[in-house]
Amino acid sequence: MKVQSTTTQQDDHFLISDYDYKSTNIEKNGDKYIAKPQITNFKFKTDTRIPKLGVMLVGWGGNNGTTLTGGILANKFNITWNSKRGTHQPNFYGSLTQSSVIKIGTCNTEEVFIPFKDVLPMVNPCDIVFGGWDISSLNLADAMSRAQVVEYDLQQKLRPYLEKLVPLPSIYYPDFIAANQGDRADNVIPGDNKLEHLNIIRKNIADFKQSNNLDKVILLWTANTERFCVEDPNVHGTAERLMQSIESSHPEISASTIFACAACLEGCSFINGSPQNTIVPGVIELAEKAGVFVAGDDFKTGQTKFKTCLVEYLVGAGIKPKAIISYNHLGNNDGKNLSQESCFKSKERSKKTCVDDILESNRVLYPTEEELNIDHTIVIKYCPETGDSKKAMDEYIAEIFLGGRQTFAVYNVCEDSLLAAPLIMDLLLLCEFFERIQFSKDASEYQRFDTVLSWLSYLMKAPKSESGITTINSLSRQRAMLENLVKVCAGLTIDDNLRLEVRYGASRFQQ
Ligand SMILES: NC(=O)c1ccc[n+]([C@@H]2O[C@H](COP(=O)([O-])OP(=O)(O)OC[C@H]3O[C@@H](n4cnc5c(N)ncnc54)[C@H](O)[C@@H]3O)[C@@H](O)[C@H]2O)c1
Ligand SMILES: O=P([O-])([O-])O[C@@H]1[C@@H](O)[C@H](O)[C@@H](O)[C@H](O)[C@@H]1O
Repeated sequence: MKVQSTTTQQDDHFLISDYDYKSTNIEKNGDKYIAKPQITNFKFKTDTRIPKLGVMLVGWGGNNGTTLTGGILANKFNITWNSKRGTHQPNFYGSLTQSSVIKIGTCNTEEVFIPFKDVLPMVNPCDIVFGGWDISSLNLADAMSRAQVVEYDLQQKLRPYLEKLVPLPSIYYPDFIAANQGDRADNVIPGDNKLEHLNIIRKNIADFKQSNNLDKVILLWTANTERFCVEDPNVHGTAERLMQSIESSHPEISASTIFACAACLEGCSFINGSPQNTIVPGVIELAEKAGVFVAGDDFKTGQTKFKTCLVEYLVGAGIKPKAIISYNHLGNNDGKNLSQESCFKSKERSKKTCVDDILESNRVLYPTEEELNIDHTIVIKYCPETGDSKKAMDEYIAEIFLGGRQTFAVYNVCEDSLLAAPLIMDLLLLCEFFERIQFSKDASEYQRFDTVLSWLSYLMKAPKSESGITTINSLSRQRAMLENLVKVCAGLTIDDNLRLEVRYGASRFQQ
């Protein structure tokens, strides 16, 4: 069931909500903080028209790309399948937008929850038109078979739909990914002229949009993890320098950055699902000029999502994590690519930085910078036999009362692509949703959100933030930020969990 707030106004196809944002300005006065609560008025304007959305995945033929495409088709055509556990119905478990709920208020003393996707108009994932690129020429049915993620019976039932889907040839810069990926690179745009590559990708996007009669397209990188490019302000620092570097085929321009530039130049938002530094300052400037969003980095799926939860619980309870040893082994192509040190280093960074803000927030536990430097180790091993079923083993050692120790040993089997696919869907649906929102602060002109879409940080290991805004990795804060913005745009109140309406509301005493 949908919801309509009595405080919103409908202006043609725009839903307008008015929100008095409460914050507290803190001033330091000697050994005291002076707290000054303040109210700022915001208006949010949401375009309620649902566009025909196209999505172009870079790395479409990979484990994530095939699993996402197949999973959505299974839901779209209500395809059931059999396994040794019986008959299965398609669903969108693991998707925040499709399978989680938001509390919208209280009916008498009963709390009322509705699906996240029903609070405001959102694209139905089954209506998304998919396309994309891969350096491997396999059609999506054969690529799904290669991925060994989806149950065989479902693979067979999806084959008639997937075998028609063939990734476009892509740009391939071997220097940026593992050498072991070369044996699948049979679908490559020739030459080494990076400007030509950019223009080919741009044409691909334009042709895809026109031939499918799309209102908008979003590009998402789910190709291999690249090594970090050696970032240089003279090469990557501005839109102009970045374009000049592409024109000169500069060696430190990665394939992912070419795709990001092509997206911006074609008026498409770009999402980076891998940990490398694709979104350089020049890309952000191009996105700003194009009025599109960029978001990244590195989908936050299993081991890291759990880590941010557990560390937040410990620090919130006044317990001091002293060591985190994160080990995992996996046998998919992602793991194969990560077995090369230069690519692993990209992943190590995103898996390691995800607790920094949580630790830094508690100066009772960590009074000095030295104590913040806890023993945090990341190990990833490629073991082909384990396939896409990543085995994550973590040890968390924390200091408790009177010098005691609390140790968590966590064994977490993450079906990597089955966790990532619904999350990729959420990134796409939410990015499209944010493209339809404008806000006005204190009666100023309506404007879009900042180009770097940090609102999506809940879904990213190393969330990129707008310049000057600190990164939040706490999972509960990231989810609250997303949920509360959706509620505010819908004219719903943000839940401070005091539950005063239930404790002391008239309805409690009427029963
Ligand atoms: N749980 C997860 O699956 C998860 C979580 C976080 C991040 N990631 C990241 O998502 C990405 C994809 O993961 P995956 O398991 O699908 O990997 P995968 O190796 O199965 O898929 C990557 C695909 O990208 C293709 N590719 C490589 N370079 C390309 C290029 N230049 N252009 C087009 N295609 C290219 C490969 O041929 C392959 O088909 C990886 O970078 C991974 O680190 C995955
Ligand atoms: O589950 P998670 O920590 O979010 O992230 C995963 C890593 O644990 C795994 O090693 C890597 O291969 C995947 O690409 C993904 O990044």
